[in-house]
Amino acid sequence: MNALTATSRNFKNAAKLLGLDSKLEKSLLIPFREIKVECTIPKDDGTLASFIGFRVQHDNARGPMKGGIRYHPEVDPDEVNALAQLMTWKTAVANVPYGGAKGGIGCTPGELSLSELERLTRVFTQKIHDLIGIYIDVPAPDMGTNPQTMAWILDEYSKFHGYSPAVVTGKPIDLGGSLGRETATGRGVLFATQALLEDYGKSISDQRFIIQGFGNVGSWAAQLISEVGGKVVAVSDVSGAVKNNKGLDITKLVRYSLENRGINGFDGGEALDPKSLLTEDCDVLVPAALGGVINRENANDIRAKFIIEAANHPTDPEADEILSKKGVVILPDILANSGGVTVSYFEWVQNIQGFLWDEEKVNSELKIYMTQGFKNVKEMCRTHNCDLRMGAFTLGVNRVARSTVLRGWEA
Ligand SMILES: NC(=O)C1=CN([C@@H]2O[C@H](COP(=O)(O)OP(=O)(O)OC[C@H]3O[C@@H](n4cnc5c(N)ncnc54)[C@H](OP(=O)(O)O)[C@@H]3O)[C@@H](O)[C@H]2O)C=CC1
Ligand SMILES: O=C(O)CCC(=O)C(=O)O
Repeated sequence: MNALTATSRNFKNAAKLLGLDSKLEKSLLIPFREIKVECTIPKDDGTLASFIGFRVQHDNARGPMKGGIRYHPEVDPDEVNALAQLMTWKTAVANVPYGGAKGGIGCTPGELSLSELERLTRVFTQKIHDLIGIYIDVPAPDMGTNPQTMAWILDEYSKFHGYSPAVVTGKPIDLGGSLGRETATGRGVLFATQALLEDYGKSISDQRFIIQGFGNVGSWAAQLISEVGGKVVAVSDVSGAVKNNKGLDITKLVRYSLENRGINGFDGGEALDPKSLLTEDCDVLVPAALGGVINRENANDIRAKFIIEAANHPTDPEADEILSKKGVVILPDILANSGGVTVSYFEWVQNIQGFLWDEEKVNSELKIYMTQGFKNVKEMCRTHNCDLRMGAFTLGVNRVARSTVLRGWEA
């Protein structure tokens, strides 16, 4: 199912549970602004290459719009729109004072040199600099982008507006990035998983995990889960998948993956077909890569009892129905991966205050936010007699709706 149709369906179901006014419902669904720009750069060999960049600014009722920028060949306007909408509900669930946005450029970062990536990022920033800003829209990294990408955006933006570290988060520490931001999404996944398992009388150390994706989110989630005794029995990335029923040595796997640009060939387990990873035997499945990977084609074959959505929209609504009938418990993306944007908020606050937090403060505050988020979602589940996804959506949508009404949306 198309990502936008899926996300909008979840939103509409939440609006129904909340009994939202139909005009307000429509207004909350339509994005505030959709930007599409053409970015042409000279390649290293002197030829020209053109790319399409997007930034969808979905909603700003609760504060400046916030969300990552993705570099991936499958970036398309509907997906960016869905991801921007998810950011609106996610920042509200996390209770950070932001709205939602997302951006992306349709490109294959692995096929571009570092200087080509820099030129592309600078041209994209030149095209959107007037529409982003510290109190307007604050980008961050997502798939295919990283602190270096944020450093280039910061530098290009600052040429037009003066030095502005708070215009992006997820920056390198030397440019005002926050300690703990690199690990934040994975650490948030750990805290959210701990809260969920505790609710079911279980602990991470009793559970066998499978993780799809071994980039920023997947590799940090794997490291932190295994540090507290969780057994990670299989992981995958684009290059391949590896399985070890006794538990993979994640420290060795991270080192191998950095040295070999992927996990393919790692000898601490047996190679696995990445397509079968999601349906392998485990207790907890953690999709941490692309959207839509759990769908009606494979939902019936999923053997995990818990799914922690570290990726954005990995499960489509048809799969949700199938999995719910099977009794699989899903911790939804807008709660499970909200650790990233929560520490982005801490970074923005530190930049505005000009005062640095130590890493212990960042991590302990993150735990407070994630645990509170889980409690608030559970409370909505009890109020509306619904599952965790609808608990999270009703929590987020209700907070955004209240701010919208207070600000006077009827003009
Ligand atoms: N970064 C953040 O702070 C946040 C990220 N997210 C979400 O988490 C997910 C991952 O993002 P992030 O870790 O930052 O991105 P990265 O680019 O750092 O990593 C993505 C990972 O997914 C792998 N991957 C891509 N396609 C597939 C596939 N078809 N099968 C298996 N693995 C695949 C990549 O493999 P390879 O390296 O081989 O290409 C890589 O290991 C995304 O959905 C993102 O939106 C959510 C909240 C915050
Ligand atoms: O850190 C941020 O601002 C946004 C992270 C993001 O893109 C996401 O949560 O999907």
